[in-house]
This record gives sequence, C-alpha cells and structure tokens, in this order.
Amino acid sequence: MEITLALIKPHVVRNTVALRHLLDLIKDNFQVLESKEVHITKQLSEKFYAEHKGKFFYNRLTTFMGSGPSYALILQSADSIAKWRSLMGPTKVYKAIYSNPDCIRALYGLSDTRNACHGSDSTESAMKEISILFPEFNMTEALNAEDQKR
Ligand SMILES: Nc1ncnc2c1ncn2[C@@H]1O[C@H](COP(=O)(O)OP(=O)(O)OP(=O)(O)O)[C@@H](O)[C@H]1O
Repeated sequence: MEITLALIKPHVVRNTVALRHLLDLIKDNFQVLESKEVHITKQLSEKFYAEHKGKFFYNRLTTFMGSGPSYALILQSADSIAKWRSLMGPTKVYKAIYSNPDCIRALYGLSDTRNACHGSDSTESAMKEISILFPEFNMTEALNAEDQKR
C-alpha cells in the first residue's frame, strides 16, 4: 500500500456538483486517511510550490491557489501515486481533453494553471506535501498500522 496527497483546487471546490463527483470517485478508488478543506494562503502556497519559484507561471499559480479554499486528502491504495495521477490526467488541460477526455483535468480543468487538481509525484513529495498541509498527521503511525495488517 502507498500513501499520496491529493488536492482539489479552488474553482472545483466552488462547484459543488464537481466536488461531489470527485469525492465519490476518490472513495471508490482509495482509502481516505484524512481529508479537509484548507485555505492555501499565498504564504502556504509558496512553501507548497517552492520548486516552481522563478517559473513564468509561479505568481499566477500561487495567487490562484490563494483565491479560495482547496480540498486536501491523504489517500491510500496499491500504487496510489500513479493511480491518482492517472485519474487526474496530463497537467496541460488541452492535452488532457485531447488524449484522455474522461480524466479529471479534461472534465474540470480551465487552464494549465487552473487544472483542477494536484497529486504528489513520488513518495518523497507525498511526505513533504502531507507535512505542509497536514502537519498533525502521524506518518510513522500510519505506516506502522499498515505493516501490522500484513
Ligand atoms: N506551463 C504551465 N503553465 C501554467 N501553469 C502551469 C504550467 N506547468 C505547470 N503549471 C501549474 O503548476 C502546477 C505544478 O506543476 P507540475 O509541473 O508539478 O505539474 P504536475 O506534477 O503534472 O501537476 P501537479 O504537481 O499539480 O500534480 C500544475 O498543476 C499547474 O497548476
């Protein structure tokens, strides 16, 4: 089993029908260990997206993320990182619509920045991102609980 961080971006959280659809999809595919609405302030967003500092879209991205509440989830399943990224589809929305019209970004993405959702791209990123958005989450305890089930 693997843990990942999923984030539903502000314009989708404002769309209650879309949000309900995504939460149902998530529950069908993952065990949800934690979830909460979280306002990713510009300051928090600069920490979360630190690796993109200096890129042309950085200011646009951090401002957009601060525009309203997001919805963050810690998900667990076999291959959760690849599975959630596959459900999201390509980062770029035009590519998502063209190559994978049923994916989340094709359905709810508005632009390359407002691309509906985020997912960790590795275990290291998941640990880092979870510690930023869920500082109270006890990763060691979650992993030990998983070990004991084996
Ligand atoms: N060319 C771009 N133009 C505008 N925004 C972009 C562009 N590339 C990335 N972004 C924004 O920055 C975020 C992080 O970019 P990254 O390259 O890490 O994408 P990703 O790993 O596919 O997506 P995510 O990290 O959100 O899962 C993207 O989700 C998107 O909102």
